[in-house]
Amino acid sequence: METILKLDDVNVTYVNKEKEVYAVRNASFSIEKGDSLGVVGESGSGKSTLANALLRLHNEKSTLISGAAEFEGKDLIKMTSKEMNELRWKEISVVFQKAMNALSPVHRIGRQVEDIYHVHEPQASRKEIEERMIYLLKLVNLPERVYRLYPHEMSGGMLQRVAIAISLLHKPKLIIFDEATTALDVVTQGQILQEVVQMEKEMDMTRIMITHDMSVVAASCNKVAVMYAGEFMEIGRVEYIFKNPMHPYTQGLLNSFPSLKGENERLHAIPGFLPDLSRKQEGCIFAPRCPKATEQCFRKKPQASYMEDGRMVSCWLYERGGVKDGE
Ligand SMILES: Nc1ncnc2c1ncn2[C@@H]1O[C@H](COP(=O)(O)OP(=O)(O)OP(=O)(O)O)[C@@H](O)[C@H]1O
Ligand code: NI
Repeated sequence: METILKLDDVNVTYVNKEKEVYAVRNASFSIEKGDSLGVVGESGSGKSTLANALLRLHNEKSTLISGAAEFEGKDLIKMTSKEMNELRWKEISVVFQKAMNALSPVHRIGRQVEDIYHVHEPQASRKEIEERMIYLLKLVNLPERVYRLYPHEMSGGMLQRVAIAISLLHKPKLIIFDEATTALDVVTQGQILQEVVQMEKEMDMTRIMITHDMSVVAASCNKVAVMYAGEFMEIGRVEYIFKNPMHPYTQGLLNSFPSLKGENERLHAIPGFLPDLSRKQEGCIFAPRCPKATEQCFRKKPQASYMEDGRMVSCWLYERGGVKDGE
């Protein structure tokens, strides 16, 4: 196994006039080449913040980032914006939920693809670009003729597929989907996920899949990282975590997805709300909502514990049971 991305204590803080919002705290984990990592957690837990920080798409003036994010030996956080511009779309690309909004309504898809392609490969010929894009259109199950269409001639689902194809133009090593399939109907989403998984096999790619939908992770990821209020609660292989979630938050999340557990089971949403992220909390960030919290949980933050199946859990329940980091 070869590590492609290694995060070491990444923190992302939004700094506004009146307060600071600690949106991502102490993120430390690695992704191996060929992994597909689902990042899940309820709305506001910091998923997009982390993705944007890795690609340096945030507002530099009002966002503080610390720690290291090593991508193939280069630190994404410390590199200059020029270095980042060279990497972005070529080695790492991202697809957002409404990626199609970035397309121009007045030009044909092919023309826009040429422009995008030329940013990194100014010498490329039109024929070469067209061949590459048509290959990708087929991968996302679109007909060749899409290359000559205008955006308004296509459905939202078709456009989102186009956006996914465009993100693959330069054969990126790492692709980040931030709710990229969320707005699509269930059938289209399922189809795209299947195609993405197939595509990865053909293209030797690594993927980070940001979603609040556990069924998306089940359908398309080999690992899952569970985020709550800016922190990672549990990270590991999908088959182990879905079968035996250890962190009480993961247990709550999985319980709120009936499709994974059989339709007859009642939905259990986790009671309560995300904490105020502008306040620093002494103990475990999940303690106020945790059904298993003890007095200790409110006092002191648990450390990451590593289990035999390779997963990380950040919870006092497992502090002694697990194999500690470095032991
Ligand atoms: N520019 C900003 N300034 C201040 N706070 C922000 C800013 N952008 C996001 N936040 C806050 O940071 C936290 C994390 O937001 P983020 O968008 O990363 O969450 P998310 O997990 O992607 O949520 P969702 O599933 O809704 O997309 C939230 O509490 C949000 O209110
Ligand atoms: Ni988001």
